[in-house]
Amino acid sequence: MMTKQEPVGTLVAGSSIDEAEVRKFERMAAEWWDPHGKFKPLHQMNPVRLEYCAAQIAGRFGRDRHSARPFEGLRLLDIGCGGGLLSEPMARLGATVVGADAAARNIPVARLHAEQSGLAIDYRHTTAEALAEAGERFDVVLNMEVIEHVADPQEYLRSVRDLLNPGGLHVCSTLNRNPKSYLMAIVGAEQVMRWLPKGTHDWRKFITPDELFGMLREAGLHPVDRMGMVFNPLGWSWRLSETDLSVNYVTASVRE
Ligand SMILES: C[S@@+](CC[C@H](N)C(=O)[O-])C[C@H]1O[C@@H](n2cnc3c(N)ncnc32)[C@H](O)[C@@H]1O
Ligand SMILES: [Mg+2]
Repeated sequence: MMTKQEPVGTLVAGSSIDEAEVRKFERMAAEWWDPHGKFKPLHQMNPVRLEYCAAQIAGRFGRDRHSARPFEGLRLLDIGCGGGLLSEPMARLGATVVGADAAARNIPVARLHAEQSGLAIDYRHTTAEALAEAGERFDVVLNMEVIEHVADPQEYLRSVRDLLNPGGLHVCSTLNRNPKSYLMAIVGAEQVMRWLPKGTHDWRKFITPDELFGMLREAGLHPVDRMGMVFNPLGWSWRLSETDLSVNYVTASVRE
């Protein structure tokens, strides 16, 4: 049954929101923390992307990744945070975390789970551009599996740049665009395996790593790293790969 929803498109003028995209996530909000639900692929991917983010943050800010709370004192924004699958581990590692999402229904789900986990995370129903306009600044901005869902990726990345302190780090993961990613992410994941609801992704909105590097530079960010995230169907596990960025990948860049 549908309950009354806040109009998501009226947050700010010229916003990054693609309303149809945000509605999709509104409908799935209750499932965020079900490891076997609609976000199963993100749960499975979480250890490797956490490893990547943590290593990049530790390297950038000279922290010891294996100390108890290595990111103490760093202000981190998880934009398009969903249910907070990455906001929570980042808070556990000591970062001061703001989680922002354009889908209103994600926020209470994320808040409740953080509360149950004993974590203080500032979750907000807002957008990158609204935060930038309000003058918010962060040491780290995470942008995980979001950019393929926004209205205008280039404009969106400009807002992300504005949100970073000079020297700040941006980590961005998304899907490559080629015949293999169509086969894996659309045919495989949505149609055959049904890991994701049909229509979760629009292949045309996928971005190649070179295109993303170009957009990052255009936005005033300096790309420093790219890495593939590869699914192994035999072990049902994910690994990082320096050479295989053919489907899922992640980038790191810095605001000079
Ligand atoms: C695939 S989910 C990823 C969630 C989370 N980053 C993760 O990886 O676990 C994409 C999220 O981006 C949000 N989103 C879509 N468009 C957005 C926008 N323009 N601004 C902020 N969030 C947005 C959706 O509501 C959804 O929660
Ligand atoms: Mg996605």
